Amino acid sequence: MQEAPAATRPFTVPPFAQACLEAASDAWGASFQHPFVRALAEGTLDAERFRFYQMQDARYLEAFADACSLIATRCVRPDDKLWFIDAARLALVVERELHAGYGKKLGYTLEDVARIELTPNNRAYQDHMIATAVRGTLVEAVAAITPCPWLYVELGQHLARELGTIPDTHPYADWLRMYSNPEFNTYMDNLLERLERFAREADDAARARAKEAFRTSVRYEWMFWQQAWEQQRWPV
Ligand SMILES: Cc1ncc(CO)c(N)n1
Repeated sequence: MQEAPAATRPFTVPPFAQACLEAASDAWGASFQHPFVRALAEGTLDAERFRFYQMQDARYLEAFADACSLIATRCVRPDDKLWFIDAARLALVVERELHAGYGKKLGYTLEDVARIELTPNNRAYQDHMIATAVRGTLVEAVAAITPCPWLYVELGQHLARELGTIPDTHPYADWLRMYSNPEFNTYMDNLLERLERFAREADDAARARAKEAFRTSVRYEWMFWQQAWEQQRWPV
């Protein structure tokens, strides 16, 4: 399975994050190979699938922001609360920025996004993050939201390396540029430092559950590409 070698990561991966990644390595590598991701990078992805993805993703990011907000209430240190409040805010702001652009190009509005039905995979991923934020220990809650930014940042940087420069004519240039933006490296340092600290404060059982929650989210990340690729519908 293809995975960006650790040496090329421009942010620090502390031991617990490394253990999470190793526990999820097959599912992690699979996202890099998904036909949706390959077509997105090559610029051959059809607009209908991308539109489907973007609309589902806007709703996903609302749940990600909710999970971060819930995590903020569970942190003890004000600095940690602030960081997760900022992460929630960033998810909502980023969503609006990308959507202002792609909504205009692909012909959908924020009202359209609010009206779509969530796919089974999207709903399941959202419910996993929210349930873990509410019922899990703090390290578990953070582990469940970590693959979301981490996988996209690695994917963005990996694709940017592969493509060299991203030409303005690339249909998904904005998407590729956003996730390969080096500003995310600081974000990752901050997130993984917190994951590490919360892991150190937890017991073995909580750490094991956190690794499992991380792995589940990595699997759902692959399933998120898949639901967009097949334009998933409820079977009944
Ligand atoms: C499903 C999903 N995972 C991760 C990200 C990165 O923010 C995103 N936008 N959507």
